[in-house]
Amino acid sequence: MLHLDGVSRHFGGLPALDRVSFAIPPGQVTALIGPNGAGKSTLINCITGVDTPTAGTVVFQGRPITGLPAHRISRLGIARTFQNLRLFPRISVLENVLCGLTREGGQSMLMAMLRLPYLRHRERLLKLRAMEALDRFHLSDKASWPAAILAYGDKKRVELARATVGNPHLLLLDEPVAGLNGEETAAVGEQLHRLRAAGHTILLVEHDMDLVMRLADRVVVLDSGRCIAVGTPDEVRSNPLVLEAYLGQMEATA
Ligand SMILES: Nc1ncnc2c1ncn2[C@@H]1O[C@H](COP(=O)(O)OP(=O)(O)OP(=O)(O)O)[C@@H](O)[C@H]1O
Repeated sequence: MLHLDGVSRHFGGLPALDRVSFAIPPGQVTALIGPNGAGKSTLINCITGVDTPTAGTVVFQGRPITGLPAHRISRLGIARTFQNLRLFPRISVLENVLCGLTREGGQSMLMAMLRLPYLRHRERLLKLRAMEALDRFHLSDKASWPAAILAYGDKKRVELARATVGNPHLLLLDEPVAGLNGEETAAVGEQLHRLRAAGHTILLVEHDMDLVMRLADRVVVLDSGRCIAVGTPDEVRSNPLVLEAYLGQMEATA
């Protein structure tokens, strides 16, 4: 599905990513873990076109996408959530989710102004799909609320609804349960299990190890921008390099 080959990203000479290579197979959950500052968000940004690698290539479904702008990469069917929420605060929850369908709503300004009957029909269908996505995340009763007034946990779920509504080929989730309480984490975890069962291809960046170990088919570990391990959750859990990387972080913060 997605291949990274020698991807590097330097900031002012310092490597946030250092020749990272791994593949994301279709229909699986690949978790990307690592201590704070390991380069996980930078890697997601380099895949989605928010940032550009200094070196290396990103190939999606056989097509090089390195350096393409974010909107073109999104149109190819790669969707993401953001670690720091990126909802439009003043528009409704439903409209926020509709933004996840822009790749299918393509229409010229003139056609939109004419509001041809078939466009109205299409708009109704898109709204229906957005409502279904909200329903999956138990948010349909808040569809007309402005996004700004939602509780944090609800905002996280709106991001997930927006990222999944277009049935992307690849879904990148940047810390989907960060900041959620136990009950909310369990609810989102359950949703992610359902997405996995439905055959979605997911790259999951997450610090919640319980969630990662239960959900992931494979785990990729980054440390200081380098890929130090790839394997099943059990293999990674007992890998001395991984234990050392996390121990190093604990010592640094002690
Ligand atoms: N725009 C930037 N300019 C300079 N340095 C940056 C920039 N973005 C990231 N970095 C640095 O790159 C390194 C990797 O950061 P990144 O946010 O990708 O790590 P992370 O693994 O996602 O961390 P966390 O788990 O804390 O979110 C860090 O040292 C960070 O300070």
